[in-house]
Amino acid sequence: MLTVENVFLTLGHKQVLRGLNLSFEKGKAYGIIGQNGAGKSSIAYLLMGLERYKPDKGKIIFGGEDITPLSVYERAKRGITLAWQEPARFEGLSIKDFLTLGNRYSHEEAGEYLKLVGLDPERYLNREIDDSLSGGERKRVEMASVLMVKPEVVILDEPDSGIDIGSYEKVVQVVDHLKKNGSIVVVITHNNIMLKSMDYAYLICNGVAYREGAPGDIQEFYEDKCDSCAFVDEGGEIIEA
Ligand SMILES: Nc1ncnc2c1ncn2[C@@H]1O[C@H](COP(=O)(O)OP(=O)(O)OP(=O)(O)O)[C@@H](O)[C@H]1O
Repeated sequence: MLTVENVFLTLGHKQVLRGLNLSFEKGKAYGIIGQNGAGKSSIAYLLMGLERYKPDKGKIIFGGEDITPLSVYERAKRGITLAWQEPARFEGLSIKDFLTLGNRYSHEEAGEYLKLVGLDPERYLNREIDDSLSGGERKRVEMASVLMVKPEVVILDEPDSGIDIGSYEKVVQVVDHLKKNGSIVVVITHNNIMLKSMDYAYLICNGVAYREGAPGDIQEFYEDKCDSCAFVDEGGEIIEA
């Protein structure tokens, strides 16, 4: 179980999170939606423990332990991982070396994981990680590496962006695979199909979980009320009356 308890977070002069409460259980997938600037990516960095994203107030509890003061490294050791937008850090490595770096997998097994994310191992195992890979291909390589870690908690920040419509299904399959392994999966998404495949959803507005519940209900509320919300500007700021 992972919980965010009454978290307040300030970045620069802006109070980005204002009493945020979230709760995640093992083996379940959670969708996080909200308008631009609502605080979704900040939640991802807060869970990961990035230095600038330490709360002013409130706690993050994981498996009964207060992990609020722990660094990214210490959280990573506990199995909390974020699928970064791109595996740019490993520029220059082949995909097969990137995927087997620091773990016990063979290149053949790495190929099996590539298949799971929809990349043909014959074509991709020996490719270099460089600019010749498209954004969507990089994202899939990153997803394969996340699957191979068998994380306790995985945060996917817009896994559907840069991926064509026919491939959403692949991302959904990856999420299902992670759930079967018992991971907590947190997916930040703007995509209806992705959201509806989740077990539970949170709607973030102006740094709080404004609504939560069944993804279909949250999606409906979002489409009805948020697209034309008179109280929030394009940057997610509440417009004072
Ligand atoms: N370092 C910073 N200093 C000041 N404000 C910041 C800083 N970083 C982020 N913000 C603001 O915090 C708010 C939340 O940002 P965040 O990136 O979490 O939103 P988001 O919901 O992920 O948005 P998007 O959907 O556009 O990616 C935004 O208004 C953003 O401008």
